[in-house]
Amino acid sequence: MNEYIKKLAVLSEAGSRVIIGLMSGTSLDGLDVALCRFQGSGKNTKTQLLHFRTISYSSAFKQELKSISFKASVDLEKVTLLNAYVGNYHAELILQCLKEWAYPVEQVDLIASHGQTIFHAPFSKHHLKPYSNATLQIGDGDHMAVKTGIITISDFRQKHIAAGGEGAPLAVYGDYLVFSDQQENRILLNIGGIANFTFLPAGKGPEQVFSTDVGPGNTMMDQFVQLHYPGLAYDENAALASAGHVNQWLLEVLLKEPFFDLPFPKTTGPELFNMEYLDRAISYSGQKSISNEDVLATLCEFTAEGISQAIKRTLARDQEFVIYMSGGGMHNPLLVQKIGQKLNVPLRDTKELDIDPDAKEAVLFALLANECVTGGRLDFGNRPGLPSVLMGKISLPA
Ligand SMILES: Nc1ncnc2c1ncn2[C@@H]1O[C@H](COP(=O)(O)OP(=O)(O)OP(=O)(O)O)[C@@H](O)[C@H]1O
Ligand SMILES: CC(=O)N[C@H]1[C@@H]2OC[C@@H](O2)[C@@H](O)[C@@H]1O[C@H](C)C(=O)O
Repeated sequence: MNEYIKKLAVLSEAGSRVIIGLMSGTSLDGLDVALCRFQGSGKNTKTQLLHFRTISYSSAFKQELKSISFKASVDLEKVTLLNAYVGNYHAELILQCLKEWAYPVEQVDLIASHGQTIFHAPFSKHHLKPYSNATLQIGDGDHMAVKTGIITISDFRQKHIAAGGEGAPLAVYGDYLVFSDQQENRILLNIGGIANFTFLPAGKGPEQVFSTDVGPGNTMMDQFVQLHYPGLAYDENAALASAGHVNQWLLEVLLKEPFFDLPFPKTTGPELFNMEYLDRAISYSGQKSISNEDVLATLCEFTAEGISQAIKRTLARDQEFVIYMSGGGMHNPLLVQKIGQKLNVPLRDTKELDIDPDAKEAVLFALLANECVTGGRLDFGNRPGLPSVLMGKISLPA
């Protein structure tokens, strides 16, 4: 028997597993590396975050990724080269982290790698028959397994699509295990490039929970800052947006996108919410001489409105709930203030539930790998977009 198949079999029944979760999102800003220990599986999972680090990408590397991301036409040679390169590079970053943490490589059981999304194509966006939902993450798992000697589970989104989902968001598959509660209705709001949330009504089983993308998180604001303020990656502490005023005409046009009316669960990405989208909205609204600060203030309002409307739509009238945030957008004070005002609730973050909010998505992929090897399938019921599947492809080091 292949020694690694044997190892997997033993691992699946072991008392605990050490798994490195990796996430690098649509902001293309860096790689989140979370070293986790899991005991059990399914609702009996105990999750412990041992170490966490975000490693920023160099601006040259960001540019390379940007050149092949979220556009219908890109350099296919570059895509091919980067698929192998990203796998190798992420493996190097793992080895670097383990060295820093003085954690022996041999004691890591699995790598759970999200990869880098370069295009996300739900049918609701492309409408191209006979094609269905599709998504593409690069950073091949075989390269990671061979370079690190660690069994690697990757490419989680394909199984979700194969079984009827849109490939995202996958958050509910982890959030339900870690964060659901008997007493409290919880919304787990992640504000990354794209914002999504998981709805966990108190005391309800998997057939009552879901997660959905809601629209832009930081992506529109980030793209605008990168285009108009060379050298800046984002509007730090919303300094620029705070100096501007919301333009109601532009806001109205921005909110007219049909994506906002689609039923949950749904997904989107920078393929839709990008600078062409903004340019079109500016043009339709007739606000061509709007200042950069006013555009940013309006984009911040637009983002907060998209998130708040989606959450309001989910909850029954007067239903009490608590929001726990994660993702880089929770560090944007203006955005958070606007969401809090619109929903009239205090915003907490997942630290209060013992998970570092910046690490949450990397921990999610480690959890998915734990489920993949232990076989702890959840039954989400017969609901469109939420297949009851275990996800991930297994790459062996030899
Ligand atoms: N101090 C801050 N002020 C304003 N914005 C901030 C601050 N810190 C982080 N951000 C925002 O968070 C972004 C990074 O978010 P994050 O790393 O969660 O994105 P991501 O991993 O690409 O997300 P996803 O995978 O969910 O798309 C930054 O680009 C910026 O917009
Ligand atoms: C295709 C893709 O990479 N989607 C990401 C992205 O980042 C946020 C949002 O858009 C979400 O749908 C998803 O990631 C999280 C981790 C998810 O699947 O739950």
